[in-house]
Amino acid sequence: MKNLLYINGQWIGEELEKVPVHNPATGELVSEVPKGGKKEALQAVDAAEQAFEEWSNLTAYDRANILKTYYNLLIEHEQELAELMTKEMGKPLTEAKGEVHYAANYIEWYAEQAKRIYGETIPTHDPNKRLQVWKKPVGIVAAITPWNFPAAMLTRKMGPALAAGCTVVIKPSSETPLTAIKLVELAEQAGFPKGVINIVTGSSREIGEVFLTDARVRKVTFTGSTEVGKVLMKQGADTMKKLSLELGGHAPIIVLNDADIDKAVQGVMASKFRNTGQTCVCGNRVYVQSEVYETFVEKFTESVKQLQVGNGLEEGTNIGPLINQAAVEKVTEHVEDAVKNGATVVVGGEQPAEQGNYYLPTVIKDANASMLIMNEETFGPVAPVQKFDTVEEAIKLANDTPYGLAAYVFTESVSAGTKVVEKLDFGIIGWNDGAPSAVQAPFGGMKESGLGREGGHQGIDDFLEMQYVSIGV
Ligand SMILES: NC(=O)C1=CN([C@@H]2O[C@H](COP(=O)(O)OP(=O)(O)OC[C@H]3O[C@@H](n4cnc5c(N)ncnc54)[C@H](O)[C@@H]3O)[C@@H](O)[C@H]2O)C=CC1
Ligand SMILES: O=C(O)[C@H](O)CS(=O)(=O)O
Repeated sequence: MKNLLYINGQWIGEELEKVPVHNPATGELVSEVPKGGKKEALQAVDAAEQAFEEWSNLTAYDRANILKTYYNLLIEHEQELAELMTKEMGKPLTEAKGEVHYAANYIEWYAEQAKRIYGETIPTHDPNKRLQVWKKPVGIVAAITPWNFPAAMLTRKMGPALAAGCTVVIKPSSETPLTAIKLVELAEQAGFPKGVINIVTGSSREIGEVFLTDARVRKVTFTGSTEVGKVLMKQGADTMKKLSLELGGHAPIIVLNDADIDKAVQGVMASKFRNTGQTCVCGNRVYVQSEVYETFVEKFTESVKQLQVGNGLEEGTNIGPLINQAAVEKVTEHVEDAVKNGATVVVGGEQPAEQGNYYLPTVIKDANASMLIMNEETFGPVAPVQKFDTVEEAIKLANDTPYGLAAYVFTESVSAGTKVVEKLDFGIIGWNDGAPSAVQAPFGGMKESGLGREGGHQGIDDFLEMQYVSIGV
């Protein structure tokens, strides 16, 4: 591991102050990375600018071939990448390996999409004119990524950007820079020309300031909290940055009377406890219709009791540590507030004895809309369950949030499911499915959960400019 900045094909930054990376399971120092700032961010943009002409002039097939080589390298380095991820952010190794494949699949999928960036001809109104739509890469792209999926959130941006012919400057989360640096190291091995991909670790504010205000950067793609998304939106306004914002979520899960309860329990487990509840699409609040409420709570609790808490590197661990102590404090606050406002902890509800940022997988019943946990994103392994009577009541409860990323509904009735889905204001819906994310599908939110879509054929559009060409003949 070089653990340095990669700018214009050079590994630099040895002389800079260092930023430590700690293992959230043990508190141990994993490694250190350079604290880059404004100067290094400008160097990265300079490099991306110099590389743009050559990279964008390659044929789509040339770019696709390098992306496919990169895909193969990511797969070959599955174990090394997965262990890095688990050490710097805690997710169980099996999930980390799954993320490596998820991340690699974005590269593979967009390698093919590079060859399907089509223009259009438009029927003319004038015999002396021919009307066409041409597509071209948007230019230099800045990618700012979160800690919870340090590989997939980066390749979900690099894949379409590079396929479209853009060059990239990257700022990973300071919590998880090592996975991002390793991804860039493998990109260098894959043969991307110098300056096409650049990474700067360090001061979010200084690096962000350059990425958001330098007019040469034409697009910023960000995944992270809604709060920071709003900051970046304002910062990019003066240079009219194209923005893709994948922001926070507060996903409702609705279980109807006619649901297959075992399927619903399985789906809620998948949605709620993946990545120890630290995904933006995790179910954050569970609404269960009255006739099946007690049965659901009983079966769901039995499944939660099977979850193993521990260091993500240990065999059999399902629930790792939270990313930091602040995250533990937020989860604790949500549970204590729920109990104070009338809820009952059925299982969990506290930190385990062992050291580290752990919190026991928790089920809370008899939740209500007054509780923090039913209004704020918890980002932890706690599932509050609230009873409802009518479907209209459930839809109203589900939509009563500024967020609009993911929502879930469990019912065996096509009619009932259709009527619920079409009334839900969320960009991603899991219908009898607790893990809907897929590289070939558009991922993104409505309302304050973001702008744009990443993944799927839609996901490359935001890295392209459309040119209407009217040709006099
Ligand atoms: N919608 C989605 O796909 C996802 C949303 N999220 C949301 O992000 C949050 C958790 O991830 P975090 O990394 O803690 O989010 P965060 O918003 O604190 O940080 C995200 C990235 O932005 C950087 N950043 C922070 N302030 C910045 C600034 N002023 N200028 C430039 N960069 C800045 C951070 O260093 C990091 O690289 C949760 O709210 C979660 O819901 C996380 C992952 C996916
Ligand atoms: O960062 C996240 O939470 C991811 O977008 C969730 S997913 O793509 O792995 O479902």
